[in-house]
Amino acid sequence: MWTLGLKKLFRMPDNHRYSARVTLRWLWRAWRGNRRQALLNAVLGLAGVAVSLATVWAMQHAIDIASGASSGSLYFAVGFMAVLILCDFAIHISGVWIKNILGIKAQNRMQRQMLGRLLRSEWRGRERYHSGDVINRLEFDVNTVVVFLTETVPNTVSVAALFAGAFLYLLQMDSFLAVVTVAILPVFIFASRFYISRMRKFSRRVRHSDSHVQSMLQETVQHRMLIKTLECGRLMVSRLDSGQSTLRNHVRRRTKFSVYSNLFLNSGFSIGYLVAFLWSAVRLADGVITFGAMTAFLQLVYRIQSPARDLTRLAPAFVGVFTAAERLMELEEIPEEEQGAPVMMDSPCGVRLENVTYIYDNGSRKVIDGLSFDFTPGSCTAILGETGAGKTTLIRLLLALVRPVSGDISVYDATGRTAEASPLLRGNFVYVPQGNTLLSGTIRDNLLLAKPDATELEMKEVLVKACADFVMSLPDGLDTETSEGGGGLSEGQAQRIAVARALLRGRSIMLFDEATSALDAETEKRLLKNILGDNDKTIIFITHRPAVIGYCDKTLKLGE
Ligand SMILES: Nc1ncnc2c1ncn2[C@@H]1O[C@H](COP(=O)(O)OP(=O)(O)OP(=O)(O)O)[C@@H](O)[C@H]1O
Repeated sequence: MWTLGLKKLFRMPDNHRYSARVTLRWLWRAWRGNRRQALLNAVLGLAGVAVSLATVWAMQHAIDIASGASSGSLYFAVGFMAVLILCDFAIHISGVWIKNILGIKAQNRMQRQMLGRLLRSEWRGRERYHSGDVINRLEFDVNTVVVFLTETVPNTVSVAALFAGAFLYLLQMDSFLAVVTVAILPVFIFASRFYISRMRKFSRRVRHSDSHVQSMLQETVQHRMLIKTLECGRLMVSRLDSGQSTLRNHVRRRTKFSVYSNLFLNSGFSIGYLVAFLWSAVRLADGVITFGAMTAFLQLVYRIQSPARDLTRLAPAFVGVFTAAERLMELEEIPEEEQGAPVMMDSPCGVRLENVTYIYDNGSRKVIDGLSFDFTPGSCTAILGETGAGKTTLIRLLLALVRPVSGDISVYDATGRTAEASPLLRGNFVYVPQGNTLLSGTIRDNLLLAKPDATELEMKEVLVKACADFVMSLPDGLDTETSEGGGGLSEGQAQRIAVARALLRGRSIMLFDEATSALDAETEKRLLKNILGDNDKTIIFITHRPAVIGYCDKTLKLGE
């Protein structure tokens, strides 16, 4: 029943991908991970409500004693008020602590979960979302969801409790006044459907343009050297300006709508307050109520109206969280890869392709068409082919990053064990992709990615084998810092460290995609000799270099 009400309230325009029920279920699951913080906030909020209502009573009591309307100790009454003020301080400080310390923890946790999910998802050949957009979602949408679950929801509970408490208190003092104070609410509830559906549209547009701006910023910073050499800095800045101007436009329209809605609502509340003031002033003048009661009236009217106003202020947060949740759900839409314990074959092992065909999701061309080939255990194969012939695609198939449309790929070892290529078999491979693939950090950090428990000696050995012993003569040796993309090293140096990293991982099947392209002939020769010295490895090179082909015992020519 209540979900039906919410569904109506949050009815989505046609362009929304998820129904309210699906989004609420997703938020409910996310809430379970943040329960502790949400409950603490709710308890604090309710304690705040109790203190607030007790303060109204204490003040009325103190004024009535001072004006002689009732008897008792004025000092005691004021002392009680002081205790309540101290309680209010304590609640406020605890709230700030929970918000900042537990808040960042909850946000970090959700970010970790989302990133882990992204890393476990299937690779679809082409990334569906720009990396800037993904980062924007992981940062801002995660924050919106966590703040909503841990702060907005508990706040709503305490604000609603304050509203109900103050309303009941006023109702038993003066029912007419209580009703006048909330007269605007039915209008508000009626208008809220229209408000929410409009705000959702604005909100989605703002978040979309914000992601677009972040993607542009990230790409420009990442490729600033290229931009400098193309001398297109001004063009990039003007493109950014155009993206930002769209964002500003959407923000302006959302703000205009929000300001007008608030104006409408606040006028209603203000009229309610004026009527309440006039009503209680007339009754005070007629001697029907005491001065203390009038003060209590006005305080209660304020305490009813301020939560009602807060609830309206929380409305954009409710709208915003739906947009944020949708954007995170989109990231989770990409199916997860097969999960489980890695399946390790005995070394050396081979890979057999039988009549394999592959077409990318978004294409119609058979990039690999009925290919059969056996990369036998301990062999060394050179994969050749013109550019675009499907060499990298074949590597992706071997690594089970993509699945064949038809045909079989299986990994087998000398004991006769065979298994269909899958993410669980990826542990039998080591892959050196094209280009510079070092991450920021030190050379040691990069090597440890392949084997976290590698010893200093093991690292030095693979560096020698990969002809990267120049590392030892650098002033900081293994602790030399590399910036993003191996900055600070030459292409050839970075390439050799990447090969060393692959050797350190030491798996049965080694895939090298143009991994020696930046090396001089002499270094390449030494490197190949070292790599091929290992007889229990199955080696696959993608290459155009005659030297490499000369060292291989088989060739596979694609695109013929
Ligand atoms: N992610 C993708 N989505 C759709 N098509 C793709 C994708 N990656 C590659 N292709 C297409 O598949 C074909 C083979 O690409 P692939 O990268 O495997 O070629 P390649 O032989 O490695 O080329 P090169 O020698 O230039 O690196 C190309 O026509 C390319 O346009």
